This record gives sequence, structure tokens and C-alpha cells, in this order.
Amino acid sequence: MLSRITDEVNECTAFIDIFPFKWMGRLFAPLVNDVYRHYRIIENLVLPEIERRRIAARADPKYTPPVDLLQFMLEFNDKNGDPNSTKDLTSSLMLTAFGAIATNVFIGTHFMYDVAAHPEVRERMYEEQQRIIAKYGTAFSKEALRDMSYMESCLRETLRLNTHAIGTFRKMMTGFTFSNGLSVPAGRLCLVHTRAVNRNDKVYENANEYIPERVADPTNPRAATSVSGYVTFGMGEFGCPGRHFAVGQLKALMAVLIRRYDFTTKSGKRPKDKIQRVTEYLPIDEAVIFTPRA
Ligand code: HEM
Repeated sequence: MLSRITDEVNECTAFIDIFPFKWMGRLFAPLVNDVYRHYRIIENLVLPEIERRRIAARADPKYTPPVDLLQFMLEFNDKNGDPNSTKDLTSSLMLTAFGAIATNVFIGTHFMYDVAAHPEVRERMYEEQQRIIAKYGTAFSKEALRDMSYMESCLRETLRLNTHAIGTFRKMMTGFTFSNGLSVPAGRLCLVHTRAVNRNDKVYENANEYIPERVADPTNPRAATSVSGYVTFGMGEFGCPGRHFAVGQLKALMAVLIRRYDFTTKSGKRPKDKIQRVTEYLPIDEAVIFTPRA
């Protein structure tokens, strides 16, 4: 269900946009879209859990709440919002699921295809994993993940080339004139086109090619760091808050695959991406073949 939320939120927005008056779209949207049903399912799961935690906290002053996102949001809401309102909490959980799941699935899939299509990358990654296991054991500690520097370069290259969000939007709060004379007035909505920035051939040689070595120097910015020419996670104060978590998860996922299997695409090449529409990206047809390591 969570993986459908992102697509359905996008579909719902596109549906509402068809109507000249947005209130009409909002009226009809529940009839054709499942977002509202998902909202109620999450609410039905979350409300009793919140109540359980509140009762436990009242009954026992030494009560230690779980360390999770729900608790973090609950305490934030109690401090900053209306403590009786749980509506915001369900929306916040849905927003996080919206931001977290499809992005990771999308990048994880592309990462697998990028690695599957490059035997020399797999070999180097496997060697790195042998070194990591010898040094840290098989667990994915913070130190072990941080030390996977070749894996990090490969992931950064996947993140640079395969962008899920069309771009980052910002509204100009004040007017600004750039050094070349271009002026953007206050109130203007601006789009930073992620794919165009990330594939800028003034920044990268052979910008459309998958070349992890271009960022393999450990002094280069990490996969979660936005810099000029790399804005997959957005930028500035409102850049993605989940990016370090996402990079850790994706590295751990690839480490599990590479330790257990050698894998390649059927053709041995990187299949072309399917057309990505604003609300929809299509799965790649070509299979990945996994061979267990001895
Ligand atoms: C590869 C995975 C991911 C990518 C590419 C990605 C990308 C992005 C981008 C481009 C933005 C907009 C940033 C901006 O406006 O400057 C964003 C926002 C956000 N992301 Fe991520 N994200 C990923 C994973 C995650 C994860 C795992 C979480 C949570 C655990 C998460 C939570 C969020 C949230 C809550 C926002 C909204 C922040 C706000 O509006 O202030 N994301 N993400």
C-alpha cells in the first residue's frame, strides 16, 4: 500500500488539476483515487497506537516510549501544534511515506541495473566487500557503511544519472538579479531541473555515461551532499531530510546483493530507461540474472 501512495498522490494532483475549480476536483477525486482510502487505513492503525502510548505515559512516569518516527512526530506535534489534533500526524506520516518509498525503490532499481551492466564495477565492489567484512564483520555498522567508498561513488553516479523528481521548486520571496543581468521577480515559482543540472556537460566529461571513477576520490563530495552539478536530493535548508538514511539503506541493500550473488542483465548491457512521465515511471523490461556465489 505504501508504495502506491506516491503514484496515487501524483495521480490525484493531476486529476484535480483538470478541473477549472479545484474544489470540484477535490469533490470527485475520492471516487477515482485511493489516496483518501489509504489515509483512513493509516489513521485507523495510528490512532489506537497513539492512544496506547498516551495511556502508558500517564500511567507510568518512568515510561520509555519507542524510538521511532511516530513518537518523534507525536512529541513535535504536542510541543508545536494542537496536542489533540492527530490529523496532522497522519498527514505527516503519509508525507514521509510519499517522500521515502518510491524514491528509494526507484533508485534501488536503477542502482541494480547500473551495477548489473558493468562487470568491472561488480568485481571492484565485491573486493571492497571482502575488505569490509574482514575489517568490520558482516553487520552494517555506521563505520562499515561509511568505509564503502567505492560503493558510494557508484551510488552517487546512479543518483546523478537517474532522477526521480522532475526538479526542485522554489518561490522567489524577493526579486533577484543575477550577474548576467537575468532578473527573477518576487513571487515567481522557479524550477531547478534536476536532470539538466546533473547531466551538465560543462561540469562532467561524457556527462551521460556511468563512470563511478569520476567521483571515486574519497575527498569528493559524498552521495548525500548536494553540490553544483548534483542536486538529486534538492538543496539548501529544504533539501531532502532523509538523504543520509536513503544512502545508507541503498548501500546496505547493494552490499547484501553483491556479497551473495554475481548478477548481470540478460544482454549484459544497461537497458534503456522507459519514458518517465510526471506522475509515472515505467518498469524496465529486461530481467536481471542472479548467480549465487560459491
Ligand atoms: C534516493 C532516495 C531519495 C531521493 C532521491 C529524495 C529526494 C528528495 C527531494 C529532491 C526532495 C525535495 C528537496 C528540496 O525541495 O530541496 C525531498 C524532500 C523530502 N524527502 Fe527525500 N528523497 C529520498 C529519500 C527520502 C527518505 C528515505 C526519506 C525519509 C525517511 C525522505 C523524506 C523526505 C521528506 C520528508 C521531504 C520533504 C522535506 C520538506 O518539504 O522540507 N526522502 N526528497
